[in-house]
Formats: sequence, C-alpha cells, structure tokens
Amino acid sequence: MVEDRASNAGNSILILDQTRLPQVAVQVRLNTVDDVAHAIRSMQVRGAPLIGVTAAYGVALGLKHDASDSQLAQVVDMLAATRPTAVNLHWALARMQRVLQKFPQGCNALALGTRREVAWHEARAIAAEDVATNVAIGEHGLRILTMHKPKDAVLQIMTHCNAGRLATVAHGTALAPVYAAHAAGIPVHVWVSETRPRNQGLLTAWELAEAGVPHTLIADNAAGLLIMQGKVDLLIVGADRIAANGDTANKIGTYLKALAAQAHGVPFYVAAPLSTIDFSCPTGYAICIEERAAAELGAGDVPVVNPAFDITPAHLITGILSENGVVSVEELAQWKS
Ligand SMILES: CSC[C@H]1O[C@H](OP(=O)(O)O)[C@H](O)[C@@H]1O
Repeated sequence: MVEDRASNAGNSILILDQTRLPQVAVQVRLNTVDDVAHAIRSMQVRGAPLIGVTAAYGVALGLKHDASDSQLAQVVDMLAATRPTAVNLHWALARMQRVLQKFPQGCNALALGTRREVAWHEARAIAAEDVATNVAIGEHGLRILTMHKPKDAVLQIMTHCNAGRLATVAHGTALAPVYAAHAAGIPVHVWVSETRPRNQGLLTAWELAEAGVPHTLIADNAAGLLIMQGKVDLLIVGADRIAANGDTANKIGTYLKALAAQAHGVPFYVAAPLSTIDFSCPTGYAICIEERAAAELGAGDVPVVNPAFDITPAHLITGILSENGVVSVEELAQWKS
C-alpha cells in the first residue's frame, strides 16, 4: 500500500510499516528520498512490485529542490543500492530516469516545476499499472486454480513468504488468484509458510484473515510433509527476478518447496508482473542474492549466513503467471518486448 500526498505543503507518500505487522498497522509518512531509501532497506516497504513503485515516488521526492541531472543520478543510485535482487526496483528507476531525461534539468523554477510534475505523474502511472497487473494476474490465475481444483473438495494451495496486497499496490501477485477464487465462491484453503527469518508468512496470514480466506500457518520445514501427504493441490509463489530461461529468484525457502513439489507431482507456479522478468539475465546464476544482517536470525554471536533469496531452476516450475497469462518457462521468450 502506498498513497502519495502531493500537496502545496510539499510532496510526501504514506506507506504501511510492514515491520510492525501483524501486531499493529502503522502508517509512516516519507518526505524525502532518504526516508524512502531507509523504508526499502529496512523492509518497512517490501515486496518486489511495491519496492519498485515506492522507489519511483522516491525519485520524485529526491527532485524537490534540485532537478539537475547529477541530482537525478545521485537519487537513482541511492535507491538502487537499497536492495539488489528484486528487479522491479531497478526497472522502475530506469523508467523514471528515461522519462525525466527528456525534460530540462537544473534548479530554476521551470526545471524544478517540470521535472517534479513529470516525476509524480510517472510514479503514479507505475502505481496504477501495478493495480491493473494485479487484477490481470488474478483473472488468469483463477483459471489455473479452477483447473487444479479437485471435484467436491476444497482447493488446497500452498504459498511462501508474502506476495499479496502488502507486496503490491492492490491485490498481490501469488495471492491475487486466491482472492479471485475466494470472491468467485470457490472453496480454497491456503497453507501459509511462516518464512523465517523475517516471517513474511505472518503478513500473508494477516492479509488472508482480513479477507476471510481460510488458511493455516505452518513452519517452513513442515511444507515437505504436507506435500508428501497429498494435502497440497498446487503451490503458487511470487518472484523477485525471473531470468530469461525461467530460473526464478524468490524468498529463501522457495527452492526447497519446488523440490518437494516436483518429487510428489504437485504443480508449482510463479506469479509475477512482466517487470519482474529480466531478459538481460540469462540464467539464475547471474542473479545477485541479497545477503541480509546476521541479527535477523537472532542468534547472538553465532556465525550466520543469511541469504534473503534462493533460485528455483526453471525445470521445477510448472508455469509462470503474469498479466499476459500463463506460460511454460520454455515459452517465456514470447513476452520479451
Ligand atoms: C510480490 S512480492 C515478490 C517477492 O518479494 C518478497 O521479498 P521481500 O519480502 O524480501 O521483499 C518475496 O520474495 C516475494 O515473493
């Protein structure tokens, strides 16, 4: 969720501080590009698509007093350095830079006024497009869920981390089909993996409870047993970066679920907007995996390795779901623009 507050008092954006959920829902006002960089780095704002949208607004905030090319480059570099894996961040920044460079630079009133107006307009456009993308992913995903629903039984879905409305501007990516199915009266149940160490699964549980969607929280390590026991009809997860061959970077723990799914013949889908596909990245091996602070594991002085993402090889993925529909990893290239 992000709401922009463009007003005479000076522009700002309101975000929901996801580090406070699910205990409390606290909105935070971001007034500067530094505020936005901190919010992304600290994961107050998280989720690949929402990170991209928020960074776009961060560019607009960064040009409040200086609309020079050097300031634009500095703002983009600052925001790009917040998190390396989610390509949506870098896609949004590149788009903002591409659009703004068409307009005069400088610190005079004309340049400031023009670039500020253009930046806010483009950030709003990116946000609006994410809403449309969420809806389309939900519609296409509904057909997938319907296809996999057992006759006369509740559809059992497993997801990982949070790829719901908290991670986007509107309805989510992996959860968009779940919300669409629930709205269509299709009985669904969601196995929600807690997703250590940042426990984004609690955000998913919070969202699903708000929406009245039946769900059960599980320890990440319980996923394999449930899949083995035939309690999961399909898995659907989000993505942070999809390589040209379909290898997918997503929250740490995704790969293990994909392995269990393949071992037991359970379909495994990745849901993401086209902006998550990085055709310049040939395979998953070229994707930078963010390493986060040891303190996130809360292990005191114990040596820690804390990769925030892993790579699911394309051959473990049944299909990739975007606003364009569902394709196999082999068909991904058709979406290259
Ligand atoms: C639609 S969100 C995509 C993706 O982003 C999340 O990562 P993080 O919580 O670190 O921002 C997670 O990997 C989701 O699947």
